[in-house]
Amino acid sequence: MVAKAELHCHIEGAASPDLVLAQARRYGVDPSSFIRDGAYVWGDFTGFLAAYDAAAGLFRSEEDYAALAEDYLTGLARDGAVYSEIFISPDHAVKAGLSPDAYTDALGEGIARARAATGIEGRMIVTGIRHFGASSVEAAARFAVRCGHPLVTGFGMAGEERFGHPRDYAAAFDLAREAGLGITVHAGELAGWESVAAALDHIRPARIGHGVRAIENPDLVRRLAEEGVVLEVCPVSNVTLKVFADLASHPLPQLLAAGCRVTLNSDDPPHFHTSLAHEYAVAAEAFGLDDDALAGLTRTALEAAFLDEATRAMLLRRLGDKAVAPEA
Ligand SMILES: Nc1ncnc2[nH]cnc12
Ligand SMILES: [Zn+2]
Repeated sequence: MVAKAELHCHIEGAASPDLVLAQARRYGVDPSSFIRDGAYVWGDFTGFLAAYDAAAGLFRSEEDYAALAEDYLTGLARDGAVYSEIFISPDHAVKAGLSPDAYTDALGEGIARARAATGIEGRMIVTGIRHFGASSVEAAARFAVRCGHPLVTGFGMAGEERFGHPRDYAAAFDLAREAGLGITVHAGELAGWESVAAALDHIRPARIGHGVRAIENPDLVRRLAEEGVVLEVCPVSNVTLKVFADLASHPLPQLLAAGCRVTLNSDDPPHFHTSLAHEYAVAAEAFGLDDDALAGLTRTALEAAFLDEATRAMLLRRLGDKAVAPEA
């Protein structure tokens, strides 16, 4: 089994419908507007965000969040992952009635439980929500800077990419970068190549969430490759959200061939009927990547991880030992 690593997964988006149904029963909420027959129900990206928000609103206690993180990372480890970064959203926590500190501590507790049980390493990236506006994203950045949680190592931004302009958020990212946090930002998913170029110019990220519509502009692909900006590619998410019509038209192979640094990620796995293991299987079947190539994507993820160098070195050694681990 190929050792895996994930840099792009929204922890509220990783909650399975069954778990959310159990939370709905616990809190006496009718989830039938966004979960039917055991599956999330939405039509387009806006509908997806509404379902995402509704599910997130059913995680209201520290134990709810600790169990969610523990469950997700334990499952990843079972699928051969040695490392996981999760996007966390203080805005969603506050909407659900938790303080950002209690929320982050609870997720950190879940990560620690999964690590104790499986050895998987986990870190958290605090994200602002783009369509909540620049001041909200700046508040999230200030929280990320002051929270001091040892597993919070990055700052990012998700949400509606067609809202505002990257220049509106530059101050928030400058705050986070100057405090030593790793910088990633969603771009080039719902908006075109210009969105990626503007993100590079104004936010100066080490990594881009998705970035795949850069393929529309060969000069931009060259720039990404030359600058070594890592793409957190989520193939099944992109096809499910109709960013590309099907896997055959997904540009991951072309981006790799152009020298871009690419990683594999599940984004919001149950919403897109995927998992990190499925993303690796898709990369093998649809993109023709062999085990060595897949191990190379894992290596890129570990090299791009928002991690201290000692932990990075340990994980790269572990990857080297089990790049193509014997079948478990
Ligand atoms: N794929 C995605 N794009 C933007 N924001 C998100 N939040 C959760 N998943 C997202
Ligand atoms: Zn995402």
